[in-house]
Amino acid sequence: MKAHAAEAALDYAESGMILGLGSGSTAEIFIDRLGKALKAGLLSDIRGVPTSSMTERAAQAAGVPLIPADQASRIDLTVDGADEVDGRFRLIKGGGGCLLREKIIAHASDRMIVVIDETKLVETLGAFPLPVEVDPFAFTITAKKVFDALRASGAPRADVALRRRGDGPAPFVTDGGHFILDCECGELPNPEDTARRLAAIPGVMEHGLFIGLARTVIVGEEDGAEVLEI
Ligand SMILES: O=C[C@H](O)[C@H](O)[C@H](O)COP(=O)(O)O
Repeated sequence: MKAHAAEAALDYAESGMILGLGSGSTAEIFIDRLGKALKAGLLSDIRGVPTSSMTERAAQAAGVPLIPADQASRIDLTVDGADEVDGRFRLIKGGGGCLLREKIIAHASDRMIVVIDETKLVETLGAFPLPVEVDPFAFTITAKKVFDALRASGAPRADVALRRRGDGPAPFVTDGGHFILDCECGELPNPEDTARRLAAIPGVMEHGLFIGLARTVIVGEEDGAEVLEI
């Protein structure tokens, strides 16, 4: 299903484009197919801006030329995955811990296409634990503020847990040197309000609610892909 979505997204890539390359397994399938299209001569003069070190490695392996993010003056199109998508194309992202860089690139792009399998479509966001990227400095204070913000925005619960690296005790550290708080919230009654409250906390580098960024969602199904637009 993920491959069907990723392959359908290739139709939106055009020669000469600067592409934001999202992170995660679905985005990596897109990168693989993009590399194949470049090798086959179906596309040319594409340059990718990776949103994580994992994506950078995937793009190098696929033969997709890259430019460092700080040298990209514009981004035509970003293709990225998501952990949850609701009917208004509000997203939860960050399951892989790449949300800050993903949001910087999505926000800078003329267009964002989200590629998901059909299990990611939800009526209400919140079953997937909301990732919040925080500065390690005084992160327990930030975690308490995150708890308060989630409860104040009406989340039925707020179990805030520091993400660990694998099964060990060491914290997971993002490419930017930050920690991730995974927040089990239950269904979020007002994601915009949640996003505003989280963004107002000084130690929060970014949160995994992506609102107003995606205009196209490609949903991979068993036998193809459906393109949804708003
Ligand atoms: O931090 C990770 C990203 O937001 C991913 O795009 C998201 O977790 C979806 O990943 P996948 O395509 O592997 O389900």
